[in-house]
Amino acid sequence: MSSSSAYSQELYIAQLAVQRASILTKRVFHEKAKGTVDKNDKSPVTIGDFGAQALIIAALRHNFPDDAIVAEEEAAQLRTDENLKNTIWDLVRSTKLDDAASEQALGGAIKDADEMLDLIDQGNSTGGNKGRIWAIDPIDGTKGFLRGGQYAVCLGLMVDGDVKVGVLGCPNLPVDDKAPLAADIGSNGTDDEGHGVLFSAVLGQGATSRPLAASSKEQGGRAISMRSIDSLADATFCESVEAGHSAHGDQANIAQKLGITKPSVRMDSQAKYGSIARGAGDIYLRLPVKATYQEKIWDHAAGDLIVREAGGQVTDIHGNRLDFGIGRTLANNKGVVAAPAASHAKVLAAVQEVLNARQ
Ligand SMILES: Nc1ncnc2c1ncn2[C@@H]1O[C@H](COP(=O)(O)O)[C@@H](OP(=O)(O)O)[C@H]1O
Ligand SMILES: [Mg+2]
Ligand SMILES: [Mg+2]
Ligand SMILES: [Mg+2]
Repeated sequence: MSSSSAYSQELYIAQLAVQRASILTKRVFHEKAKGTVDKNDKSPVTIGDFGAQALIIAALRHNFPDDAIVAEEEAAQLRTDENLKNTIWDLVRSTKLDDAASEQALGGAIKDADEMLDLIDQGNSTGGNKGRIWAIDPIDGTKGFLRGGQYAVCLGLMVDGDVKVGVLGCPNLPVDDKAPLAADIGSNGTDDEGHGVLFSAVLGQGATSRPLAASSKEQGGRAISMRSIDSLADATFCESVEAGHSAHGDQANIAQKLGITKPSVRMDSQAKYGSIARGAGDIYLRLPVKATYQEKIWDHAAGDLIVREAGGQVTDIHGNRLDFGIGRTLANNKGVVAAPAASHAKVLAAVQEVLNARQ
């Protein structure tokens, strides 16, 4: 990609920032007891989540000081837990990109532990449809991360409510775009040889993948695209591992209506978006379990763009595009239906049949 393409600098920094944060998450998995602490919502939050968020925000602040940031985590808990703060600080200050120039491009090291806490808290923007806003999920699929399954480091840039740049680091997905999705991908992934992929997209410029471990100087990547499926019966569909995050029963009924016979592939995180974008799967269904749950923008911003740039369509269960411009949540949407553009209407029709029958 030429350096004069729109958003080339944002893409470059976002890729480096996600690569660096992924190094930290892998270190946490391999080196540290994966202690979890309860957040108000009871989801597991690890030192990896906080550390990765600090590193990504530091990179954004250095390069784009005026941009707003919406990030999942906040530092409040670290301010009252000296041990936890120090554990994270040890990791953060010692996690660097191998290439000195790339590390420099991200602004280098954070000054001290207090600056780290302040950086984490700079992800507190309320979002909206004005100006430049980054969305960060430092570890998406925390539960997958903890069990050695799929997780993703997610970063998206929205401008006036539209996602323009999306980057997903997936340390436990196969590098090979053509590797078929194994049914047990949600639980046995390890970030060993042959694993770790970085998905990227810029609006209007297509989607790419490249090894997450590629030298951080390397630009570009392989173009990826969704599979064109002649018959939906041959499709592979993905869904969350967590039964509380999407309605497995409804999704099985939808698959059956479409004539799909292969069992669903269950995996955590936006690795689902990346996987269908490169044709390793075809459809991602996320039907609401709880009617009141509002999806978070950081759980979808990068994946939505990567799938659409790879030839897919992404809507909610009512057929509306995801609206990233109204705040920290997708309050205008319910659920997610992602499929190859040419098949999306059929999939959506099956979704609506099943939902109507449920009432
Ligand atoms: N009731 C619910 N319905 C849908 N998504 C939920 C949910 N409760 C939590 N989540 C979100 O689901 C994300 C994981 O998605 P998936 O199930 O596809 O792996 C979590 O991200 P984190 O792991 O970053 O907290 C969390 O934000
Ligand atoms: Mg969470
Ligand atoms: Mg998430
Ligand atoms: Mg998260």
